[in-house]
Amino acid sequence: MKVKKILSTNFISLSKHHKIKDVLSLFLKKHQDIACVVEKRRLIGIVTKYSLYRLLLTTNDIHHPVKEAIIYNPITLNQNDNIYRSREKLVNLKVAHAVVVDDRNHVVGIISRSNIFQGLVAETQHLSKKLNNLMNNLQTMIISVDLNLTITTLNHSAKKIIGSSNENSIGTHIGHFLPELTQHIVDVIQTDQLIDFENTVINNTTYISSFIPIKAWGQINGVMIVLENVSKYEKIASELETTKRIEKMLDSALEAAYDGIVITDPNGKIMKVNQGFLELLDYHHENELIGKPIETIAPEIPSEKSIKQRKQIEGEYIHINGYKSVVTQTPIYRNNENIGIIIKIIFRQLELWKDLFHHMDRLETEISYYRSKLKEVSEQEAHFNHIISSSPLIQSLKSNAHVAAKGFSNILMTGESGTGKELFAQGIHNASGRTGQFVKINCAAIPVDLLESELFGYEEGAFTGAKKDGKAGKFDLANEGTLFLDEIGDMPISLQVKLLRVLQDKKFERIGGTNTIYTDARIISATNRDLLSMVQAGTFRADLYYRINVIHLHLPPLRERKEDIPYLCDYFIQKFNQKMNKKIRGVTPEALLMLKDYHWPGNIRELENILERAFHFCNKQWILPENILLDLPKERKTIKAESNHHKNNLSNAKKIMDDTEKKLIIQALTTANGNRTEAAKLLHISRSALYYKMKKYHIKELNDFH
Ligand SMILES: Nc1ncnc2c1ncn2[C@@H]1O[C@H](COP(=O)(O)OP(=O)(O)OP(=O)(O)O)[C@@H](O)[C@H]1O
Repeated sequence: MKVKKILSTNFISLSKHHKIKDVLSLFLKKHQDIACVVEKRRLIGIVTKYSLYRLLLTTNDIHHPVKEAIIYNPITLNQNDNIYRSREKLVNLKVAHAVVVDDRNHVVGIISRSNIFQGLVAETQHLSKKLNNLMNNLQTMIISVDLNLTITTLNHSAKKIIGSSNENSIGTHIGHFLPELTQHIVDVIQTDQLIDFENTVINNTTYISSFIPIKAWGQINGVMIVLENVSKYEKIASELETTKRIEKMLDSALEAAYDGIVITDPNGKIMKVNQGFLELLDYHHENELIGKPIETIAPEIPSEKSIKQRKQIEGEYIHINGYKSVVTQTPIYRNNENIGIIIKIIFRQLELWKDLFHHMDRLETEISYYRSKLKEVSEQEAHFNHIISSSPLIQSLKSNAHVAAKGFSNILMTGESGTGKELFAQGIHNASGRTGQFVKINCAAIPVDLLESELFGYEEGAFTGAKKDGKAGKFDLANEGTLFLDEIGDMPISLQVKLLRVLQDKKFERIGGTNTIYTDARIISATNRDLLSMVQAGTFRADLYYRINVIHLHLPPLRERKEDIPYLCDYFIQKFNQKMNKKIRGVTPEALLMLKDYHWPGNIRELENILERAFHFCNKQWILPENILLDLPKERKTIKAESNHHKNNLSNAKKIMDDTEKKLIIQALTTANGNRTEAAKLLHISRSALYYKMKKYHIKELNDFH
């Protein structure tokens, strides 16, 4: 506090010509003991009551000027002096008053010791308030106790920790609120020494505590306890620790990167670099680069684009410090705000990468080749998967048919009746992608007279009995589709000529018509006859034969692919189950043996028929041999009887084999002490096979082997 704050401006100002009488009356009027003598507003001295009385005693004249009572060079204070120093000055000089002047020595007031005292009291109160405020706003908890451990003061934070208001806590023993502190306080009182603790736990919270002796006149009269909650610092410390760990990880990751990496701030100033980047630019330490603009360090990198336009720049091929490099620049964003740019530079063994990419390109080409092949196969599957077979021959026929389907050439299918020629023809049509219909005509089933009109159609009134509006022929109907000429070997020679013309010219006229009709029908012919012999015998036209036989697919008879029989049986059984709403599971092994033993003159059609018949007779879950009625010729029936005899023998053999197998299983289980995995290993069979066989032979393992 400064003197000007506490001075009294109610002072008496005189000139040296004033009379004793006037000054005395001024002293009385203003209740002052001192008057300032000024000249041109400057202080030249003072007149006190005592100096005035002394002059009066000597002069005895109240009209005498005060001049001789003036005390020159009085004690003065500057208005800007501090009150503490002013107090000291007055005390040291043993004066009760001082004149206060400004910097020009003009009098601005009078100050007395009591003024200073009041100022000091006000200052102390002010400081005390400030101190209280400070204490109460501190997060740190401060409690002071007297020597009886009674609380004398505490700040707001401390109130929170003890959970009590001022009124309740002051005057209460601290042990009532914080018993964990009492011993430490007693220790301080006894030792008169400050004690610090790093970890004081109060209500599960960790504090740093200090116990400070409070002294007055050199004697301890209390203890101040300072408690600092460090939980939040611990949290910050652990976050700091995590951040440091992440930073270390990032550093290691950057170092581990084989390429050069630079991270800049949004303005392109380098914040981080890795070893690779230092090596690329012949630097030794990242400190040489941190804070510097990337464009000055590596001007070859077109960083402008990424810095100014915030654009991701991928894989630019440039030379940096003589190295061929591929540079990628990626702006980094956090909360939509650009916080920097990562620049990645691939420069090591770029040639190796080139080879690798080349290799990958080649692999990709290969993959797309295989993919297209796979597509072909699956398409093929889709169009021909209704043709059931496990025979490799049929599989290769399917893939040939699939290839042929995509072309335009005429196809001849040969094979015995019922081998699936029509099935293949339909598959070829489906796979061909032709938009027209699949139209079938059986040349053997239609009377010769009608065949021509069936094939080519007729116009109104073409012949007696013709329909009124005429009729479209199969060639018409099959336009842009497929015409399946079944049993082509049975086509009369007269019609063969006409057919040949259509195949050559792709045009024809209806019977009784004059209009030429163009047709784009794909011809698939089929026969179970030997067309070549017929050509030689002159019953089939050679030119037609070669015209229809551009692609030849021959279907082998079922007896040459008996491995298909089980699959065909399953397929037909499924089909008939659905059709007849039955739940037949299959044919027994004996019945299958019988089917495999048969020579199948009617091929798959015959198998289908026989199974259909068996379905009617079968009232169990499995089709038995007795449900199957094969069309056996006499001599074959004899063979069959013999084979039945063999079969009886075989079934005896089977019983012997079953018994032996059962015994072996029991033996293995006994050896393995009932452990099935072990027993299966001993028998060299799978665990599931063992379970199956145990069930089959009714072996109750639980009782027998545990
Ligand atoms: N591989 C097969 N998978 C499933 N069913 C087949 C198979 N082969 C033939 N079939 C069936 O056998 C029957 C006869 O087949 P398809 O009519 O195709 O024979 P085909 O050789 O044209 O006979 P045909 O010369 O007597 O006209 C049809 O019901 C057919 O569905």
